[in-house]
Amino acid sequence: MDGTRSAAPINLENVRKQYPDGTVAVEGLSMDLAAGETTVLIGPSGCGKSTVLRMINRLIEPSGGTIRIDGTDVGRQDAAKLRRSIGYVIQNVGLFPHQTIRANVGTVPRLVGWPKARIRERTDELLSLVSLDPDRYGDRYPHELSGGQRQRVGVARALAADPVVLLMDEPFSAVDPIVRTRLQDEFRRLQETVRKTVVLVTHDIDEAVRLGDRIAVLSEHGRLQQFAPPAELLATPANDFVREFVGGDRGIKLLAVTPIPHDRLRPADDGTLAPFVAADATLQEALAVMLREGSNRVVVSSNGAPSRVLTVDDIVTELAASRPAPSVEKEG
Ligand SMILES: Nc1ncnc2c1ncn2[C@@H]1O[C@H](COP(=O)(O)OP(=O)(O)OP(=O)(O)O)[C@@H](O)[C@H]1O
Repeated sequence: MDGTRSAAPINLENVRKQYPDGTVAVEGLSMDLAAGETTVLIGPSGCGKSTVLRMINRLIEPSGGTIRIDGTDVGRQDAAKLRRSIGYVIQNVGLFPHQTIRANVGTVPRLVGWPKARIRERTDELLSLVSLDPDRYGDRYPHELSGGQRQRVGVARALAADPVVLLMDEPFSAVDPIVRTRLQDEFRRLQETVRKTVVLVTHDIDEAVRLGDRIAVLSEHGRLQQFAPPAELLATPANDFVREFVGGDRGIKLLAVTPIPHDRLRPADDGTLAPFVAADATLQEALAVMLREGSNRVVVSSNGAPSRVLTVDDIVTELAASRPAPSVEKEG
């Protein structure tokens, strides 16, 4: 990690954690996390998700195996320095209550000795990036913000010193469902801009599907059951454990991550009367429009090119066709 890259790959090799009381939380986990991608760790309570996350920034030391960031063994680095190069967001944020929002966001840049003007510039830039007006909120204290706003500050603080890795442990679970969805949408937009290597822990499959470039499903003792992009996980669960975990409505979830198959649609004739959907809509969004408008078809608008028609039958066909081979399959 030379500080010049904005994101770095993470490699876990046969990582193991046994706590002093004998509990084996993680038993030989190996996986490669691509730079600039969001990897979601999901699995039942107690399967070792948080333990994995906290071994990456060495809040917990592994009992065996190797964790590398950008090829460098984290165990060989100075722990404090390592932690400053890794953003960490937790549920309920843990903001310093007696410091202003700006001071909270500027914590790591201050620690690493940035000049005051640069810290101010960076904190204001980040507050804007997480949709908080710095002039309005910068001088407030954490208790003067809503839960969702505090969570945004937590994300801004984690990104402040431009870390190569961002670890997020149930970052959006302490807020109500509406705020949560909004924060998830904001996070997606933010990640498109900053493109960090994000490792996010959740127990919510819908959140995993919405946010993950790849999802790692873990079972007890941190056993990797499947590691795949959301569409693949939903279309072809590797085994019964994953199938049960993603739920009986995985077909509906799959709609949410499947784009409209433009090439396979019929052109609309001039007389086609149906509601419009945007070209970049998902099948779920298209279906929602059909249900709302009481129509069995929609016209897909397409920047200049001739419009096409998407029908309910097309959606059924598309779902039936999405059966890619699983990329990692392990016995349950
Ligand atoms: N400090 C500790 N000492 C002993 N056992 C621990 C310690 N921390 C966690 N454990 C145990 O290790 C296992 C994995 O815990 P961990 O918190 O990593 O799971 P998790 O998947 O993040 O769970 P949750 O979804 O409930 O937060 C659990 O059995 C837990 O009880």
